[in-house]
Amino acid sequence: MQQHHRATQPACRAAEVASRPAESNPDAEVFIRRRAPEGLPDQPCGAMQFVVPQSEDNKPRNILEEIVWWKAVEIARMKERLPLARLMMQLKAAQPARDFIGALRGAQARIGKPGLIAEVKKASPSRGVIQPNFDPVRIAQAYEAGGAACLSVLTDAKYFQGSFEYLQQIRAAGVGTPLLCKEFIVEAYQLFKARASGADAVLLIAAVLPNADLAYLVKASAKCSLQVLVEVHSVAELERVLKLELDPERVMLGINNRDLQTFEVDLQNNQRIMDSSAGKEVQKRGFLMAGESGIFTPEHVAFVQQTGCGAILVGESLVKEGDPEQAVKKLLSIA
Ligand SMILES: O=C(O)c1ccccc1NCC(=O)[C@H](O)[C@H](O)COP(=O)(O)O
Repeated sequence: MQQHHRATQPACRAAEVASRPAESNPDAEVFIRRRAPEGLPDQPCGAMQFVVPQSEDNKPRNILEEIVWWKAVEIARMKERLPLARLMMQLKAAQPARDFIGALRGAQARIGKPGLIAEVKKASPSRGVIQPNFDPVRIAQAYEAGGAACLSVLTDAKYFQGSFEYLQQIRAAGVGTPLLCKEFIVEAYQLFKARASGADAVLLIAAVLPNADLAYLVKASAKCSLQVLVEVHSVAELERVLKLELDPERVMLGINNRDLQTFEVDLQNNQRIMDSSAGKEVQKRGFLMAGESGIFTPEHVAFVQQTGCGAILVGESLVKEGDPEQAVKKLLSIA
C-alpha cells in the first residue's frame, strides 16, 4: 500500500525556516534540514511496514542531514526506553559537573600549548572503523595519563559506534578529566541524558542548529550545569553565533576544520576564521577557541595555536595508535 505522509511533529519557527531548502529561503540560518520535508519513507503499522515513495528532495542531501534525521528516530526510541520523568530522576542523582573550560585553560597555562581534548572514537562516517580493538575505558585512562586536559566521548551509535554508556564507564573507572558528550544534539532530552551519564560539557553544532535553537539549548545546558562547545565551520556561522549573548565562562567555541557535508579537512580554515573580524571579536570577548579535526602532528598543533586557539580537539591520530598515552605525549611534545 502506498500512503502520503507529512511530518506530524510540531516545529518551532526557526526549525521550520531551517527545514526549507536554503536556495528558496534567503532567511535560512542553516542549510541542514532537520527532518525529511515529506516525512520518513518507512511507516510502521503494527506488524507491517509501509514504504512511502520518496521524491529526490525527501532524501538526505549529505551525511550530516542523514545523521540528524536519524536522531529523531533514535530519540523517540530512547524516550520509550527511558521516559523523561525517569531521566530527570537520574539527572538529580548525577555527580557534580567538572569545569571543562577551566581544565583546558589550566592546561594551556601550564604547558604553554593548547589544552587537549582527546577523543574516544571507534569509527566515523569518513574513516570507517578507526580502532578495531576499541576499549573506551582503557583509551580514556591512557589519554589522561598522557596529559590530555579533557576527553571527548562519541555517543552516536549508528555512525560512530559510540554509546552514552561509555561516558558512564569512563566516569565509573575513576577518570578525573572532564568529559564532553560528542553527540548531534537537537533536543533538550539529549542534554539531560548526557549529564545523567556523567558528561560535563556538550557539543552544539551551528550547522545543524539555528540561533533560536542554539540559544534555547545553551540555556537548558546551563540549567543542568553543562558547559557547551559551540562548533562552527565558517565565518558566516561564527558571525551568526556571535549575535547570541554567550558567556565565555560557560561556553567555548570550536572551529571544525572538517566540512561535515563533504568530509574535506583543511587546517587553513582555522586560520581563515581566526583572521576574520568575527574571529578577532571572539578573542576580544575572551572566548576559549578550539581547533578541531585533522590534527596529526606537533606542527599541526603549533599551526592551530598560532591562529589563536587555546584548545585542540583530536580523535583519529590518537585513537588509531596502539599506545594512546604515548601518542598524546608525542603530539604535545611532552618528554
Ligand atoms: O569524522 C567524521 O567523519 C564526521 C562525519 C560527520 C560528522 C562529524 C564527523 N566527525 C566529528 C568530528 O568533528 C571529529 O570527530 C573530531 O573533530 C575529531 O576529528 P579527527 O581528529 O580528525 O578524528
